[in-house]
Amino acid sequence: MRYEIWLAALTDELRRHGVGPDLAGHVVAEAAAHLRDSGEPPLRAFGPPSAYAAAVADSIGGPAQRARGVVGPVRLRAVDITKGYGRRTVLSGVSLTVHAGQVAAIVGANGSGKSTFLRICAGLTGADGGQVELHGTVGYCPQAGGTADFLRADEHFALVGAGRGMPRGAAVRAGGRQASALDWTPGGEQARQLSGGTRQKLNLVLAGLGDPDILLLDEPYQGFDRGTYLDFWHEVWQWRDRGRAVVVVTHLLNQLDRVDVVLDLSAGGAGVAA
Ligand SMILES: Nc1ncnc2c1ncn2[C@@H]1O[C@H](COP(=O)(O)OP(=O)(O)OP(=O)(O)O)[C@@H](O)[C@H]1O
Repeated sequence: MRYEIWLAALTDELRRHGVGPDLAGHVVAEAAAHLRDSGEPPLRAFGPPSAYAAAVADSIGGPAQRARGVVGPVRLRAVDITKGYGRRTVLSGVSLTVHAGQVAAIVGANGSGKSTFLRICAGLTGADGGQVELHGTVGYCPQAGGTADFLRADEHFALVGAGRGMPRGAAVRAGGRQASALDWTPGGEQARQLSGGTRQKLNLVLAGLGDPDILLLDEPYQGFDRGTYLDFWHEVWQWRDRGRAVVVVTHLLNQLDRVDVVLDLSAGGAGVAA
């Protein structure tokens, strides 16, 4: 691989891993100097750009640790939530508090009630007991569904944007910008013609439209390829750094050291700090 191409790929991967522009510029300049001086091929000197960027991100503790501690007012407070279906108790006294500028992860085994809890927080499912307070506007991304088969992406942006008080043009432009952050350029297809992963990108863009204060995301990355998965977490860190409160339901434990609060529903769940 020619080293200019490798360096351009490294720049892109560092951004995806949430490494800030100053540090990324420094890392790329150092790598370029080494490659020039040594004449080594970049793959032999540093390995693939994605792996080197991951190592750099890990060595600085990742974006979460950088911003941790900068929190604002409470955006979501769920207290002592209980919920059952028939005779089965799904949630029993579950509590979670998320502040502006925090990311919370909801984890737990299949069927432990993660989606149910998030839907209760979003006001889509009623709880049997307990209270939910939301302080701010809310964007919700479901695990599946959520899009209208016969509408194009821009029509979704206009429709959901209208519900959030956005003029049509502004909503379509904002949707396009958010889509490109997920490496997607919406075309003229109807939602039913999109792949599963692309439909989830549409759902995620709709959740973020109008820049809500609180983002409730139910495993939105299902079907994402690895690059888009990293782009997703990059978006999450950006929302957090802009003072949004983000709640992500996840099965994947490899990001947990980078979130501020973990609610483990396998353990009964009280929203403990990570
Ligand atoms: N509308 C419903 N009617 C009856 N039972 C339901 C309903 N919604 C969820 N359940 C049951 O509640 C339990 C919790 O479901 P939920 O989808 O919240 O779990 P989850 O932790 O999100 O699971 P997964 O990891 O598989 O997505 C499951 O046993 C499910 O079958």
